Amino acid sequence: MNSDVAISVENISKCYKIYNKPQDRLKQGLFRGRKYYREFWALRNVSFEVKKGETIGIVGKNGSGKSTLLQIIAKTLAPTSGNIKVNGRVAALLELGSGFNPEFTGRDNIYLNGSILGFSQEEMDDLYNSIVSFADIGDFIDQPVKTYSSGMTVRLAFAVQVMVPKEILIVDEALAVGDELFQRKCYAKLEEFKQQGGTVLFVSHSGSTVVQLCDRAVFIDGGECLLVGLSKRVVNLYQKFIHAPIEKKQQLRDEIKSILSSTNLQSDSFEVEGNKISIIDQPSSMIELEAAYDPHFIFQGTIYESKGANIVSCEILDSSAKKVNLLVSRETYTWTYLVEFQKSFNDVQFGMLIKSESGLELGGAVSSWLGKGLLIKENTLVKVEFNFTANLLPGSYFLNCGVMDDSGTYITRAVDMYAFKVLHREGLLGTAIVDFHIENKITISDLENEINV
Ligand SMILES: Nc1ncnc2c1ncn2[C@@H]1O[C@H](COP(=O)(O)OP(=O)(O)OP(=O)(O)O)[C@@H](O)[C@H]1O
Repeated sequence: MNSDVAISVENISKCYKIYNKPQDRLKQGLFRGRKYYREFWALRNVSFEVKKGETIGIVGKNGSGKSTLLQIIAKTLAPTSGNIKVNGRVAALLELGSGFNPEFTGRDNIYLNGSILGFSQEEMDDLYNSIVSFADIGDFIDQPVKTYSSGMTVRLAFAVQVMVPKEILIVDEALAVGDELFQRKCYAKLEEFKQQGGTVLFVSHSGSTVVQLCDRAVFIDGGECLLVGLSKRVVNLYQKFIHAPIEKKQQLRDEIKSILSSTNLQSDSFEVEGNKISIIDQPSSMIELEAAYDPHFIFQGTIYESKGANIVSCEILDSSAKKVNLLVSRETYTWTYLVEFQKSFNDVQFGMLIKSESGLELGGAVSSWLGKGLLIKENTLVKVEFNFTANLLPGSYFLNCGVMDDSGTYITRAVDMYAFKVLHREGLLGTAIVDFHIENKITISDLENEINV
């Protein structure tokens, strides 16, 4: 292995044997000629290299094989086939605390973990205070681990792994538990390790965290490595893939995969500097997504009790009045709903609100302010329309509607009634949720000339 390579993953595959009944496992041990299990391939022929000092992110949806891959690299799980070469000491933030003996105190477990990692008693004596101070669990350090909360166990296990000397750190973000301050401390430690030249392998569902922390990223889907490249570009394609309508997913997957198969997998092809960046440029054939309606992407919202009016239907229409729930960023749409009034009301206001997946209220509007509303008579049907521009970055969003009376209370209200996705749009460079149409201009100057890029 090249001396500047920290990890080399060559054609790794992992097959799990799935037994339908526990007896089948026993039978398999006794009768080797027959097969009592079915095979499940969690990884298939995954290959990539990580250079020393690089931070690599692994992205992929739930069950795509990320943790399996990390466990194989950390050597806590054996691959079915393929080769892993690791150049340097590894500390892994995986299944934190699983190596602890619950009957032993925190102090004893620090030494126990240290010896598993190959450190002597004297080396652990030197590290002990920094581990205890990072874990910050107070007097519990002298109590048996079985008396710890799960958060305290993870903090102690995390502290051991981040404080021992190592060249490679493997982090599964799903395990980044603890309060915000502890998480901040963990990220700061990760940054410090990177700056000191450490190599990091990092799994996350969060595209923005991967872009922020990682030089390059590996996109895994269904146990296959679809793409390796600069983190921003890989994350863009990953997000485009997960938010693509079902009927276009396979085509997009094939296109993304063809980028990888059309490039040489040797590590030299993935230099961050130089013209080799172009290996993950999208081919010009990459499909352009259009607004559409996905009948599978429907969310059962909540309709609140009616006080004399009912919301009877709602939908998003595109500019040609076609019903859609897959929207293209920056295009204009109409959110429309019908309200049947059984009673008469003075000063009625109609409202809309867009929320993020986590429930964050992103923006909305009312048809008028209190005191300037409409008089609506009983037995009327009202069509409400709000035009809006999808100034949102790719992701899933929810629409709400509400009708208020002259006291500002809801006559009827429908929460999360309509789910929609915003699809990726070529050239979009925004991050986070809201697309502020931010433009950039980078000016590179030397002492004599000014060149605009
Ligand atoms: N011990 C096991 N036996 C059988 N199948 C397993 C086992 N461990 C994992 N799998 C399966 O292998 C696949 C990959 O699992 P893995 O945990 O690596 O995915 P992941 O990408 O890390 O998912 P997540 O993001 O949800 O953590 C999944 O379909 C999972 O059900």
